[in-house]
Amino acid sequence: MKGFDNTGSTEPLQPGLLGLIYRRLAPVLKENRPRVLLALLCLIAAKGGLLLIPFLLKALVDGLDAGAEATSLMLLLLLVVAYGAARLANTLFGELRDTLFGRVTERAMRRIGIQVFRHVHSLDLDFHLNRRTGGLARDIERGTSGISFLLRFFIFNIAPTLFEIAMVTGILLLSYGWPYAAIVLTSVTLYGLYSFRATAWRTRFVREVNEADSSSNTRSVDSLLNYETVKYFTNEEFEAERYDESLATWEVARRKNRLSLFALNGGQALIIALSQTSMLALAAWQVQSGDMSLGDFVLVNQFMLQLFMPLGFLGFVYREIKSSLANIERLFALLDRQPKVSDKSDARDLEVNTSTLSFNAVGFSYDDSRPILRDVSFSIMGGEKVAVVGASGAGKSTLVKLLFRFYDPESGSVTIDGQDLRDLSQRSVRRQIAIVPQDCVLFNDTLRENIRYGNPEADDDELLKAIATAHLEDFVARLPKGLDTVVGERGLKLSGGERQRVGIARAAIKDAPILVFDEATSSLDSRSEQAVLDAFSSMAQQHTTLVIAHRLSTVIDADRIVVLHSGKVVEQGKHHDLLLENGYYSQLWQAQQRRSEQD
Ligand SMILES: Nc1ncnc2c1ncn2[C@@H]1O[C@H](COP(=O)(O)OP(=O)(O)OP(=O)(O)O)[C@@H](O)[C@H]1O
Repeated sequence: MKGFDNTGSTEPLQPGLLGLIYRRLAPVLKENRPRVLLALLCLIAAKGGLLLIPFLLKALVDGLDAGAEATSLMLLLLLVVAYGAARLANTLFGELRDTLFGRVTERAMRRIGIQVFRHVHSLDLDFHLNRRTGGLARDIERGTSGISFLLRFFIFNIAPTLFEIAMVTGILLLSYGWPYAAIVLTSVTLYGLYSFRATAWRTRFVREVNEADSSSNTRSVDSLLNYETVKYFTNEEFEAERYDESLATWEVARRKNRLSLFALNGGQALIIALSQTSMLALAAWQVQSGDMSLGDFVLVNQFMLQLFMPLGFLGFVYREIKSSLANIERLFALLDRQPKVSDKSDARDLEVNTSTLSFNAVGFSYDDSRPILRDVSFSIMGGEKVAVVGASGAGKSTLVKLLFRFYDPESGSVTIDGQDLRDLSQRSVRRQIAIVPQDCVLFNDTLRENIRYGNPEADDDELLKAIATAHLEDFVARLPKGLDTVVGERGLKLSGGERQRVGIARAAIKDAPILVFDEATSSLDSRSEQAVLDAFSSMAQQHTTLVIAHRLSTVIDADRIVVLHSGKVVEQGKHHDLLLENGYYSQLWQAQQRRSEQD
């Protein structure tokens, strides 16, 4: 089959990959055993029909050649009908086989799809910060289609075609002697060797196309995700040029790939033509010398045609399987990737008592080993509200990431009610903490669904209560579509203050004993800021609350203020006491006061 292109990646294959694939797919095949068996029966029936065709044709031609006296009309008619039936059986059983097996392939794709989705969600924050969404999506898509291809073609193409080659060689050997069998075997071997070598040579062109394809996709997705930034800086043209650059690389890679495909297909066609010509020449000579009937000539020709059709296809399938395997390998490498933070095998569920939160001599750095937190110790007793303040980059948000166990501390520990987070299941910890993040990103869905995301099982009463807590009633009442208003991509149709209050409602509906509030008040005007703070205060009552404060004036009522400077706790205490100390906090306070007076 000519003209098929191969767009999968063809990196070197690891030994044992087939075994690995089998192990992952075996449950799907087992689960659908009757279907798989039925499909195999259809395959045998289809091939049986196909093998009959040359014999029927031979009988027909010989019958016609012998003339009306030697062959009855009835027999000829029967042969024609049988020929038609054999053709029909071949096509019909082939279709039936595909239809039956389609369900198995789809089930396998679904199973792998959900497995990958779950796995990607289980990976650590670093993976997600580093990933290129567009490229990752392409890898997943290629991997799952690779699995579908492999299932269909390995079972229904490679194995049956090899079987067919053996059958035809045997028939020709027994009926017409070794020269025919030798031609078939030589051409099949040549064809196989050539396809193998040429495919290996083409690998790098295919890889170039894939890399260019992934990188142009990454670029376009990245650019569209940052739509606003592009607009702010009027960089549409710059973005288009960069995208076009990667498309140009893709275009060149595709051209090289196509030329190499031409070389491959051309070589294959040459081998097929040579063997078919020599086979027919031999048969024609034997007919001339009276060693063969006309029917035999037709039979040999028909077998050759039938044999080279799947053989041409085998070349394509071989290339595709090779690239599918490489794509699947990439997908499995993703599946095998271990999250940097994972539950211990004997992880317990968090048992909440007073919900006291403690950072105990915590030391931490990200991958670049720059120390971010140094010997940080402080506690928040059940029901207390503690604020963490400090200059930008001091490590405040890093504390929250440790609390959610996106990372583990390098030294020291984080505990809730005396239980080290490292000994607990991540899920049980995260269920007990509600967060209002600094930049509250919403799904492009209705306001109702966005709030309910905090607790998808919440009923309407709980929803209304959360809306009241977040002081969102007036806002919702003013919207023509109320709670059914769609908030736009990442919630950008709402103002910053409204988004934060939706974040508060979402956290409120979660109803967790520990509350984290990463203030975004610096980006809000004073009215929105007050609305957000009021909403937050109504929720914070009776919760253990950690506030990451950017504006000191918003946390003067905190039970304690922890002052971070370059990753170290330099002071902690109540607002007034800290001012009296006249230290770093007092300097920060005065600087902010001066700034707001100037404003
Ligand atoms: N994933 C990461 N990998 C490497 N470095 C990081 C990562 N996340 C944060 N950092 C670095 O860690 C330091 C502390 O960051 P953090 O976000 O905790 O500061 P912050 O006090 O919350 O700042 P801000 O008030 O500006 O939000 C910064 O210098 C930042 O560049």
